[in-house]
Amino acid sequence: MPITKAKDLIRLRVALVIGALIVASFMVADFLLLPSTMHSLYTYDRLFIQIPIIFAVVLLSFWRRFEYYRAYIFTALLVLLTYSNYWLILVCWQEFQFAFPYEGTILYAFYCVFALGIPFRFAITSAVINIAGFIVLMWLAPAYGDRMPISIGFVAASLFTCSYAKYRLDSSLSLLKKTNDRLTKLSKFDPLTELLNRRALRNQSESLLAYARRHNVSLAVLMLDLDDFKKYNDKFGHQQGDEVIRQQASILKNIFKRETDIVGRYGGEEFVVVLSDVDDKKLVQICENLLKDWKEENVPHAPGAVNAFMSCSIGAVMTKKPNDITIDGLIDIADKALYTAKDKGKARFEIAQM
Ligand SMILES: Nc1nc2c(ncn2[C@@H]2O[C@H](COP(=O)(O)OP(=O)(O)OP(=O)(O)O)[C@@H](O)[C@H]2O)c(=O)[nH]1
Repeated sequence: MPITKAKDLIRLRVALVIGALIVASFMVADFLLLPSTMHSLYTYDRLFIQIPIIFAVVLLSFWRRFEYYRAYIFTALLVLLTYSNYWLILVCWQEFQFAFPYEGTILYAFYCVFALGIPFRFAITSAVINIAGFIVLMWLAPAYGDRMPISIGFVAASLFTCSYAKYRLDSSLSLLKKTNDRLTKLSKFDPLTELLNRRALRNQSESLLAYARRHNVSLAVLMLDLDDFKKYNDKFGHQQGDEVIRQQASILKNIFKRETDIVGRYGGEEFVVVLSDVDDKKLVQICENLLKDWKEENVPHAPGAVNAFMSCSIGAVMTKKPNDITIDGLIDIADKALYTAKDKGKARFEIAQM
């Protein structure tokens, strides 16, 4: 289970226990208010209905599927707590002509909606159920006399206000999450190609290096650079050049599909790929495939370019001893190999020996 989820569950259990303690602490004040003949009825409601319901939810929070049913469970908790209070109001009125206070209804709603985090649509559903129940209760037990209409209005307005406040909170949180996701995406991905940007590429490569060291598997770095791209830009314009950069990204995305493959845009028309667990033969095959894919694209190049069609050059390196090298070291070697490939006439690959 992710740490944040585990922490969230612990916080929820603490909130539930605090809720049970609040219910228990209210008993002291309520005993002072209630005639002694009603103490046993009241104690029964609190100790044998409300507090056990709360602890049942604490136990349910250890259930494997709790996360999935969480909103339903908390909504049921809210309705059960409220209706057990209604039952107390009803019996207090019918048997003792005593008007037990209804304010608990509002406290339970605020506790479940905000402390336990019931989502808006569950909050509004429980508000409707609880308001309807309160109206029926007032019909069965008109305990508040002339104050009945204002009591119903107060309960209805409070529960709707609570739900509306939750709606506002949920909308703000969802907007915040969307903005956060967008910012994370912007900070990690290159907008033109949607590949990793240089910084994210570096961070993820460090993690892959750590993985390769732990599992003692090989690590390879490839550096790719489009050939005579300046000529292409000069002839066809910057926008068309962007299209070619996107095409290179799409070739890379098609070839490097393993979950562990790291592909990023290193700079202008330069790309870096970091792979784990590849051997010499596989590395050669990958480089050949990259060159072949560009050939198959048949993108006419600018006059004076080394090839009639767009191509790229590749510098690559592979180490079987990832303990002895850093990512920067590997990129440096791949970069030198790339320049050798360019010097030898471009549209080719060069694998550096380690
Ligand atoms: N369209 C476009 N061009 C870019 C982008 N980033 C860098 N460039 C261009 O890429 C070109 C790179 O040129 P050079 O570094 O001289 O390399 P080259 O012409 O490809 O020559 P070789 O690398 O030797 O094959 C420059 O003209 C840059 O302006 C980009 O995001 N979009």
